[in-house]
Amino acid sequence: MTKRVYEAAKEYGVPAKTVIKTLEDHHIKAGNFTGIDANMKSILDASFKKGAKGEAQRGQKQENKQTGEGTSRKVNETSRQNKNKKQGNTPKQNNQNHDKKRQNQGNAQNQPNRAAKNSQGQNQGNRPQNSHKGGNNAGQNTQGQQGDSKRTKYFGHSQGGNDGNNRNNSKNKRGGQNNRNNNKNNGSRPHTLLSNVLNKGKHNKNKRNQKHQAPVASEAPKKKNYPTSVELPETIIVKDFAERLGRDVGEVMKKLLMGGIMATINQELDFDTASLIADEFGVTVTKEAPPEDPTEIEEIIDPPETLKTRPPVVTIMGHVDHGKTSLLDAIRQTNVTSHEAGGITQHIGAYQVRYEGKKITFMDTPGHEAFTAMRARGAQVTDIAVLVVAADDGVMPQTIESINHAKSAGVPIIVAINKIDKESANPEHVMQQLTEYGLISEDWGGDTIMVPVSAHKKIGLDDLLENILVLAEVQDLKANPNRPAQGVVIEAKLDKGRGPVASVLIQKGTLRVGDTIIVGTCFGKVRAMNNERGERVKKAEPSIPVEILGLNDVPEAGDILNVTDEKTARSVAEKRLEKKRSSELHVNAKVTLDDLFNQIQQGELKELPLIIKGDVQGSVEALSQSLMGIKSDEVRIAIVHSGVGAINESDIMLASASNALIIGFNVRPDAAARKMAEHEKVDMRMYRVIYDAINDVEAAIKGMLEKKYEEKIVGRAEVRKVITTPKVIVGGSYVKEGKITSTSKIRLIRNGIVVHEGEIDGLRRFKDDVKEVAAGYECGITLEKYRDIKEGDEIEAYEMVEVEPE
Ligand SMILES: Nc1nc2c(ncn2[C@@H]2O[C@H](COP(=O)(O)OP(=O)(O)OP(=O)(O)O)[C@@H](O)[C@H]2O)c(=O)[nH]1
Repeated sequence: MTKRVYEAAKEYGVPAKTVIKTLEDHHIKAGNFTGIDANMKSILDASFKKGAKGEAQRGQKQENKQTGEGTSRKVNETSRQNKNKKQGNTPKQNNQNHDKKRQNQGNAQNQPNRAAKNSQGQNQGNRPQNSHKGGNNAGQNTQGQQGDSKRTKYFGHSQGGNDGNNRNNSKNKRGGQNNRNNNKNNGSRPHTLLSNVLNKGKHNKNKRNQKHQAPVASEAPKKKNYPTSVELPETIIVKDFAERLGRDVGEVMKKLLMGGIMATINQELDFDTASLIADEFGVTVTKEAPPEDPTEIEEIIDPPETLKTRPPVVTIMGHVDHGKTSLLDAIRQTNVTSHEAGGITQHIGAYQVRYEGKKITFMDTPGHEAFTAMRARGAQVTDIAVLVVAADDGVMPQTIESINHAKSAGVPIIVAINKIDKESANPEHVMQQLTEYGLISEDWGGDTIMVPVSAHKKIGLDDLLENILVLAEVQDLKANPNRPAQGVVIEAKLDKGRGPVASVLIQKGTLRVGDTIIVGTCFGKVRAMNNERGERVKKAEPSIPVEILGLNDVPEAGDILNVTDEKTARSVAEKRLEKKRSSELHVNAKVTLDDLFNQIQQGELKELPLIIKGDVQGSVEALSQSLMGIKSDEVRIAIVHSGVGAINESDIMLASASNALIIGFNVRPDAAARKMAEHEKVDMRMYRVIYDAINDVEAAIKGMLEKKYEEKIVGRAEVRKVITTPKVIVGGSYVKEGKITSTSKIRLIRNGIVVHEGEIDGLRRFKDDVKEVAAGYECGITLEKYRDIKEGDEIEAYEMVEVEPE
């Protein structure tokens, strides 16, 4: 596909104007939407590709003279530098980045004071705090989470060219007006801070007037006085956009058409597209500050000097029966000293141990399910995942799930090879198996810490704890304890005697008895706090789990706790409730195959995460490889997890947390997964032919997915007894859901795997042929040309319904 100028500019990392200017220097006239031919490409490659800096810089310098874009370029460059840094930046490293940024910006020539001030605003915005809504750990820039991108979107910031650290910018939404504008100019769009400032100075002394410029055109129809700069929101419909530019809608639509965008008058344009079109009209654009969100609690920015080292928070994951609970118990028994263990240990969702004078917080619910469920709600508490693998059993399906869940959350893994006391233990084999999943032991030249342990014999526990502390130190986990507290609910319940009880892990600040708190949609005053030994405590610092009493209602796991004043707590909680009620109607937009193209077009989706489940390893591999082979300029396919077997709740949770689409090949979701997928609005697509799956994904990316028919499940029956007659095999079945009709198409499912797809041959109740059997009744089912029916099989009846075109 021929690239257009603005797309090429993005690729070269220079403003579109620079590209246009360079082409002009070669006597080629071009606009933002001009297609790049081979000749133009060779000129641009020579100018902007690596090793051809001279000309690019020359072009840039000329450009700077006219538009002052030099400043923006520097900002963008720094932004790229930051982006390129591993996501695992420590707050310290981040600060270094900010310093670098300051330096860069300080060096920018001819920078007016205002711009310089803005730059600082931006630096401030970059401090390593996370949005409370994000619920990320204090100072945890180490974990670029999917949840973040959702929030970034929520606040209405373009993600173009931003990632990692820069995401945090967008969260510091109350960092002041300058800060806001800067954040928004970070993307690789052809408008710049400096040019905006200059333009504003020239044309619009009063910034407020800009917002309402449209009437200018209508008031003076004869001599049109078009605005030269406007403020635009994150998205705007064509009609309003035209109004702000003071132009006819027709003119705007024409320009859009020239850019290859067929838009209707009410179509939404994203900021980048609107900027490009405005540019075509010679109008400079700045981004309008998003409206304050009444459901947000003001984010507190912690200066780096206030940050103190905090204990790591560890979650234990692994396959069923590999010894997660035993390991948690062994660690607790050995490291909670007897004088501390005054009371009986209580289950409050997490506990702390002390090792060599340092503390480690362990999440008390082992397994990746709780971890991912919390992440799906936007909260992440885990700093380190300990992956338990039984030395006698090796890597199993949930081991792989755990690895993928931790990786998807960006949480580093320590492997505990358990049960080494067993004779059949083969730790080397486990190490070997783990290499297939990218976990290579330090002993073998990799960077994954692997510790042989025995929970039973208490072997290797010291080694494990020591390594957790080492990894924590590398991560440089810090938080400011001297500020109003922020935390995450890890468990909550309604206690008969005590009322709502919530276990909270404090992430920043210190929570004290008497503090007024808001927790999700609940609020109250901390009446009392208990630690995991059931002892009353007066305060809780970062990484400390406490059980709190005093809330007006039971919050949900993953809800964020903030300390605030009573009035704010009450009103924000009310607003959140309202919002929750209305958003329950349309649960947050998840990626769906039908809407894929739209999301790609709107720049909301740069990566398409997929979860692939199949009946056998071979088909999973073939499907994964073929899907990875789909080429697209706009979107990169990433396989978050793949495995053999039915689609289960864990898959849905991971899909929800990582905004992934599930592709099933010859498998079906189990009942619980189906329910959860419905609730979480996760799109699952089932296929029997690999080619169809590839075709659909490819077509969806290109916006050509044909959706004429949709499958509708009409009922499900369970085969309870198989009756063999000389002629036929009858599945004596019980209809569990919906109804089974004699004309339904059916699928025969065994352990979540589709073993046959076809039609019903006969449907009987007692001796009579019947047309349909409803839920709650028994019936005899024979299948057309298929005899291999077994007890426990599920018969899923479906029909294909025509879908009305939208
Ligand atoms: N020999 C030996 N057995 C162990 C060890 N650790 C755990 N086991 C045994 O392995 C079995 C499973 O242990 P659990 O701790 O319940 O495993 P889990 O991973 O928590 O299991 P789920 O909670 O079901 O996922 C139990 O019978 C334990 O006694 C060990 O170090 N050595």
